[in-house]
Amino acid sequence: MTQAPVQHPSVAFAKGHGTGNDFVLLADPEGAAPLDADAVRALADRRFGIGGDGVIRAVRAGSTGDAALDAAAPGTWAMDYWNADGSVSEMCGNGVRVFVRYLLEEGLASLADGEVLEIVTRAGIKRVERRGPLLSADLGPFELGGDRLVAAHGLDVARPGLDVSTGNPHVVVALAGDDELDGLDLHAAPALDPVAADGANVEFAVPGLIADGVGAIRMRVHERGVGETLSCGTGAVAAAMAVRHWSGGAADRWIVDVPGGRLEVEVDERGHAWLTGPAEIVARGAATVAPRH
Ligand SMILES: N[C@@H](CCC[C@H](N)C(=O)O)C(=O)O
Repeated sequence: MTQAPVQHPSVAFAKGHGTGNDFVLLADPEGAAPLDADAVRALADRRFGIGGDGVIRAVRAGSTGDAALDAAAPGTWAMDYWNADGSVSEMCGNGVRVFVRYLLEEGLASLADGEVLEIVTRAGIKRVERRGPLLSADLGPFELGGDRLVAAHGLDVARPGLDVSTGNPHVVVALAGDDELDGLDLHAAPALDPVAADGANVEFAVPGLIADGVGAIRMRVHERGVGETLSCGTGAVAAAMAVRHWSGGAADRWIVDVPGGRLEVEVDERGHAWLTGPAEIVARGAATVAPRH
């Protein structure tokens, strides 16, 4: 006797990325379909699911089920961001830009060139501005913290790293040149001493030239809750702000080259860090992914 295949409910999704940092996006305006860790891991699985560095639910403030995301005027779009391993993060810089692209392409929001849309995240309200084909996010003020040692495969000895908060935690390590950066093996998470209580995203940055008030950086990242990714927006901001600090404030504009492309970071007159770059939706479909046990 043949068994009928199990039918899983189907959910509309989109797949998007910002410089190769990729996300599964779902719309849940009424807050009727909260995510959980198992569902996120299943959707983000690159072989058994759709695949992504993270999963993002678009939900309206007031119906999110999360106090931080509900802390905005009712109806404000909220970004419910999850890492691929099923953990939540406070913030995602590429994610918030891809999120706005998704809202625009789904007809859930509109934004003329130069206009700003407010999005509530677990790290507060972020403003996203349309700049021609690019989307630019005001990630707000950043905080430089203390030092900790960072050990990683491919580095001869542990190196000093600087804590930077962009709403989510980062540790930035400066490397001497491209050979050191390219020689890193980031399959395993870098070891931090002291250990970061909530974990941290770790950026390895090679500072380049500073000319005409614009600095250049090459960067690779190991993301908390994901692994090595092709890009990390808050990580690019953290790396740029650490290198700016080490340079004595030599520039307020930084070009950050990551394996997935190029991002720009700029500090405005209020000390807010803006992250600018491409954000694209590349696929849409119906997900019937079920958690695997
Ligand atoms: N890729 C994101 C950051 C995503 C969250 C991060 N892994 C964390 O746990 O804090 C970005 O573009 O900022």
